[in-house]
Amino acid sequence: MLFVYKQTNIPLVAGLVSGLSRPVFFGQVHYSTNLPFHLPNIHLERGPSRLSKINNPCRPREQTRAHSSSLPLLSSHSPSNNNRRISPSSPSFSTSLSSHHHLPPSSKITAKMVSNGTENPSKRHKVALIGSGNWGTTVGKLMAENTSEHPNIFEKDVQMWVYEETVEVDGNPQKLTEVINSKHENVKYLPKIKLPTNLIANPSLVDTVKDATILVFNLPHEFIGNICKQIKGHISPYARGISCIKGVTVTDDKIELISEYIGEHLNIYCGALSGANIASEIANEMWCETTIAYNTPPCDLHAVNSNGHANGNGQPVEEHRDSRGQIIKTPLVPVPQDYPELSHEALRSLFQRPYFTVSMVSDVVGVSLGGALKNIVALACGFVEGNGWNMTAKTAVMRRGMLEIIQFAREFYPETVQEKTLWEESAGWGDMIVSCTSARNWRYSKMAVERGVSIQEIERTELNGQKLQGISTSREVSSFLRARGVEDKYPLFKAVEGILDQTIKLEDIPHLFRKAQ
Ligand SMILES: NC(=O)c1ccc[n+]([C@@H]2O[C@H](COP(=O)([O-])OP(=O)(O)OC[C@H]3O[C@@H](n4cnc5c(N)ncnc54)[C@H](O)[C@@H]3O)[C@@H](O)[C@H]2O)c1
Ligand SMILES: O=P(O)(O)OC[C@H](O)CO
Repeated sequence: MLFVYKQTNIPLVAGLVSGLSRPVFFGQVHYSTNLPFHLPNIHLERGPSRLSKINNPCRPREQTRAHSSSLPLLSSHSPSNNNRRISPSSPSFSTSLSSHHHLPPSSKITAKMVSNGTENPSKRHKVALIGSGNWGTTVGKLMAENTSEHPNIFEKDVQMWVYEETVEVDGNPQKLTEVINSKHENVKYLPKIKLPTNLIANPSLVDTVKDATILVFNLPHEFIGNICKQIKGHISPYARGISCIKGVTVTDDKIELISEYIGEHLNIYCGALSGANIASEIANEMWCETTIAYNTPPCDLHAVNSNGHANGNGQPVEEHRDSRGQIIKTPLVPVPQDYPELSHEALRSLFQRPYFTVSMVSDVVGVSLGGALKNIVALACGFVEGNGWNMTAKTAVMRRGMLEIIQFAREFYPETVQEKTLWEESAGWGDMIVSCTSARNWRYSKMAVERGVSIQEIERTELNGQKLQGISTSREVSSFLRARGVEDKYPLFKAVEGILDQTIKLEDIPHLFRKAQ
């Protein structure tokens, strides 16, 4: 059954949405308004799942290793607690609205508690962060602030794995981990930002991830293979992941989203966080938005699902699929029910800050590809601007770049990608704009052209250990496209690789674009 409320004047709903300034999606409720004083269109779905029932993809933890990431079959931007349908009469309806929008304390609206098993869990999620660069440390800061504020969901301490190195402090060589833990500052990768004392630098990868139920991956993508090898067998079997990494992995002509790569190699489920996010701005608590794509595995839901079967206890649940739309065959190990449910709400409470607005979606492909491929476009914008061309040329590059990202997603992930993610979310056009106007790939590729040196040289001399993800992503994506004989369909991606290799001249870009019309 489909409920559609158009421009409803139900006071409850009006009150709840009056603070919204952008479209948000949650549950099966879609607010299509972006006007603070207008009422939303609300679409509520109910009734049998569009997914058929299969054997429970989650097995008790002692039975098996878990497997892989997944992607949605449900509507785009499906939901917090994405397999759950809610109706206006459902006890969860009012709570869902309020919990997603952090109603101010003055709100007169009272919401009923949802009976989802999270009210009195006996355990707390332990969060581990793998990576401590510019963005890694920033995300560590905001997560540690949140674990302190949500003691009902998370253990307070956040372990942060640091790739140990020696830094000079007050003229003395010291270990970076020791400096972070004594000064509460990452003097190398995020200087002058005070870090919470419950963000703990740890030089041991295995010790960092020990017993963690939430693993947050945040380091340059070229290191993820080695990281997965090192922690495999040392993580909790029911750990869940979030990848903040912008990149893809390409091996033997196969391309994989980083979240999928992590999922497959560690046999866990992993979602993705990406958006128009400049670490130094967020670390200074300047407001911005981000997008998190996460498909709560059905076996992790505590509540009774729409089919009337309890999840996570061995009864049938809806299937879980990967980014190619394939049913995941190797079962996941469910997160035990004595932990708070890892719903969209719980994840939002780990990442959202007053200065960091989180939009939860289910499109892992759109979020991941938007974040990875825009780095190639940002390099192109830097090249163009360094060459003396201006905003109009950059706009042409951005437009072409977005077309190629969409084309790439359609060509290689047609089963599950939701193109609206790229149009509407921070992880799409938002990230494209910020990356091509103020982020590192743009800034330093511009500098390389202006100085007449290679971008690798600039990375070595100017970035103090930080990495430009666009360089390797360009090579990886080009090699993947070439292996399939389709590189000419992607003239911008091809041009960037050619400029990096000095086989294509910058001035050829307009001609290459014209050929592709
Ligand atoms: N910096 C930003 O503003 C920003 C914003 C959003 C997303 N991102 C993405 O986040 C990811 C991480 O970026 P970042 O800015 O935190 O990193 P960064 O560019 O600061 O990279 C340096 C990090 O790599 C680590 N490192 C160096 N050698 C290593 C090795 N052999 N093994 C493991 N680690 C090693 C360093 O210790 C350091 O932590 C990237 O994919 C990036 O695209 C960055
Ligand atoms: O500084 P960059 O170029 O790595 O980009 C940072 C972020 O991805 C921008 O959203």
